[in-house]
Amino acid sequence: MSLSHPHPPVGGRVIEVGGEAPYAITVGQGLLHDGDRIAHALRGRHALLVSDSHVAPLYAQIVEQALHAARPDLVLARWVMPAGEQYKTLVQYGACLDALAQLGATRDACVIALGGGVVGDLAGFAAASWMRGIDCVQLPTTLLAMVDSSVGGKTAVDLPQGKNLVGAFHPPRAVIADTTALHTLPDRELRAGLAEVAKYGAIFDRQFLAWLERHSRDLLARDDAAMAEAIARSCEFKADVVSRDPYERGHRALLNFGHTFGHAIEAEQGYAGVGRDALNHGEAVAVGMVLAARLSTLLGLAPAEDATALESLLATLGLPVRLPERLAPAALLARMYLDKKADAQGLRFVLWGGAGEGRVVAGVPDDAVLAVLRTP
Ligand SMILES: NC(=O)c1ccc[n+]([C@@H]2O[C@H](COP(=O)([O-])OP(=O)(O)OC[C@H]3O[C@@H](n4cnc5c(N)ncnc54)[C@H](O)[C@@H]3O)[C@@H](O)[C@H]2O)c1
Ligand SMILES: O=C(O)C(=O)C[C@@H](O)[C@H](O)[C@H](O)COP(=O)(O)O
Ligand SMILES: [Zn+2]
Repeated sequence: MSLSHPHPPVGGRVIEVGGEAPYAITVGQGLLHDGDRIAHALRGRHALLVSDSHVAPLYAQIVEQALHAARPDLVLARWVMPAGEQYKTLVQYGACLDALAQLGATRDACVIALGGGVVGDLAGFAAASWMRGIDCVQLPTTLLAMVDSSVGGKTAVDLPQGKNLVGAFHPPRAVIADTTALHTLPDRELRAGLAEVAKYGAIFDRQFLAWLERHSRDLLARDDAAMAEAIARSCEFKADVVSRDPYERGHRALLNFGHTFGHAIEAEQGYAGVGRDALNHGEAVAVGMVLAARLSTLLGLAPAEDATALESLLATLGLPVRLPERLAPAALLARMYLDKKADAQGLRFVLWGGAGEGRVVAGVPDDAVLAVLRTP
């Protein structure tokens, strides 16, 4: 059953995600005001709006008013977590479950995640586990969440030992991305989202990398047309992969390009990504993609020019491309053994055969990983 809204968004796009539990990603301007569209995805009478301390003051009331107008009978509560990756924890997850209990959320209730990937992952995991699974609607407000985290149903919280170590696959019932929310997004967070956009080009489509190169200035200037195209293309790439491999039994793992390095960086520095001397997720993935491309070259899988070109594109997009000196290579390598792609045979990396050709590679020697981590 498709849940796509009967009316297309004005000036927007709808991308369908297939599979066992299909849903629509709607991208357009002003969608947070569209109470009918959000309410269309709700089945029961209870909903918990989950947001963070930066996003709630900006957008929560808009959503609440729109929903109350569309569904006057809705019992809607708000739960706000502190903003930041360092709060994507079991403690905050527990507090979110407390809010669902307080609301009296029944099995037909819905969690509405309003925010970036941190809110989306944590709220999604609360929805996945409350009464063994209730609905979740994703209202992404960062570029990264619009192009990646709100789509595909990976939900999780971090542990001090590693990223996203506790979670579940739980596809949303709908993804509704209001691109006007990007107007308040800090520049650094916009650039972090562009890292995941570039990832799609790196693993699937070298022409898309060339498009990003040509439009880098427009994207950094938040040009509406360039941004809409980048979001729609990214959602199409992701929808295609997760429709065919929702549980990462195969090629969905390609979406982890740069992440074995990136997650190790995030965990090793302690997750405090914004406002401190540490990388956020998109930035860590940017450094991780450069390292993955260099590792591919070292192993003879890909031309060195492609690694150089990717590094240059990411730098043009204002992203970091070098490992922070304070992070010790041996400590990062040790972190990688808790990566979710590792198995009894050891580490597996997503590398590439050159731009646009992501591939999963097993049996990468520790020495090669350390050599890449030690290269300035
Ligand atoms: N589930 C997945 O498939 C998936 C994919 C990619 C990333 N992730 C996860 O997503 C997280 C990163 O997400 P993120 O980059 O969105 O970070 P985030 O959620 O921390 O948001 C970044 C910052 O921007 C603020 N913010 C959000 N929207 C805003 C807006 N419109 N205006 C002003 N400020 C706003 C937030 O409060 C926060 O301070 C990581 O935990 C990562 O592991 C998950
Ligand atoms: O959707 C996916 O699959 C991804 O790998 C997308 C990644 O950008 C994202 O950061 C994801 O959360 C990483 O997954 P994990 O399984 O390595 O925790
Ligand atoms: Zn990611």
